[in-house]
Amino acid sequence: MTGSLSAIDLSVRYETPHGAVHALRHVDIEAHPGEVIGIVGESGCGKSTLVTALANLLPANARIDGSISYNGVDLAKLDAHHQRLLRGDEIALVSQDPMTAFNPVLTIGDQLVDFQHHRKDLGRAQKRARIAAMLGRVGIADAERRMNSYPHELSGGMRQRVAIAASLLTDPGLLIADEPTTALDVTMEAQIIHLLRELRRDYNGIIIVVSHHLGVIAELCDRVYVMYAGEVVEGGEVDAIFHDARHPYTQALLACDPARFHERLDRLPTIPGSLPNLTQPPMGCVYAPRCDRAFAPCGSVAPPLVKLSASHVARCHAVTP
Ligand SMILES: Nc1ncnc2c1ncn2[C@@H]1O[C@H](COP(=O)(O)OP(=O)(O)OP(=O)(O)O)[C@@H](O)[C@H]1O
Repeated sequence: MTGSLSAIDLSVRYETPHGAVHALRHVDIEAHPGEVIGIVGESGCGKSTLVTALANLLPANARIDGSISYNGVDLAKLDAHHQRLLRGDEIALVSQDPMTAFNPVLTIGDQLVDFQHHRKDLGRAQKRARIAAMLGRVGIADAERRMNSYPHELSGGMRQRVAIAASLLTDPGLLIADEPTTALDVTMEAQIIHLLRELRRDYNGIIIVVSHHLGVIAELCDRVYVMYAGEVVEGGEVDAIFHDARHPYTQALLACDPARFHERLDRLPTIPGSLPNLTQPPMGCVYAPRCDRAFAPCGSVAPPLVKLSASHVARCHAVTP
């Protein structure tokens, strides 16, 4: 089954002994079958919170407001049983550290058989044949032998390939890859990006890729949401974001991206300042304290979402349509 996904006015706060952390505030996003969506922003801006909410896997101290719907169904209105079914079979999350996806004491083959529990029509031998084919598809050579390996016997890059294979075996309509290349070296990163590009060709569900690396987003995605301090500050087609960024934060991120520099720099430029304290988010624009274009209303009035084209939006007082 494939369907569209939307989050409307989605806010998430984490209750902690030091007060509530407002990790996500009034976020609207949408994704349609066949699209690859990128979520980008610096560490702590709420990327993982957003995708964990979409996958319905938030921790117990999280409180959620707003709505998420998938294939026309409001996830909050599903009972626990159906939420679990959706999470396991329809929505798959590939995490930054693929080791966490596997049980260290079971072979890869045995675990991948379990990932197909929804395929009641298949016997064990058929499931193993499907695994071998899927491992081949994600570029694991000698798949039959690899099925007898334990997770620690595989390299980081191979584990990430197996994690992607495991997710695809569940036939998900929504595949979320949360920083899929962060734990890998540059060569492995390039290979996993190549693999995801190949997969997108014959996958007709939605892929969401989270990264703080603009190069990864540019290579893979159709549309991008740029996040800052729990908000989506700009969104649009990948070309609009990379060639006509309008929000000062997006412009600063692009200016800091090492991939744009052809020479090796001893010190990368950084955006001066730091993220605001999310237990007390600023009253006005969240980026105002770091913004070199801030003027009178920015410190006190939350900016509107300015529509720049059918799909390009930016949340900024200084941006005009
Ligand atoms: N379980 C939790 N309890 C309390 N605060 C949390 C919890 N999980 C995340 N946070 C806080 O929520 C904010 C957003 O975190 P989140 O992990 O979503 O950001 P991120 O952009 O994915 O960061 P990174 O790139 O470092 O993974 C941060 O301030 C973080 O410290």
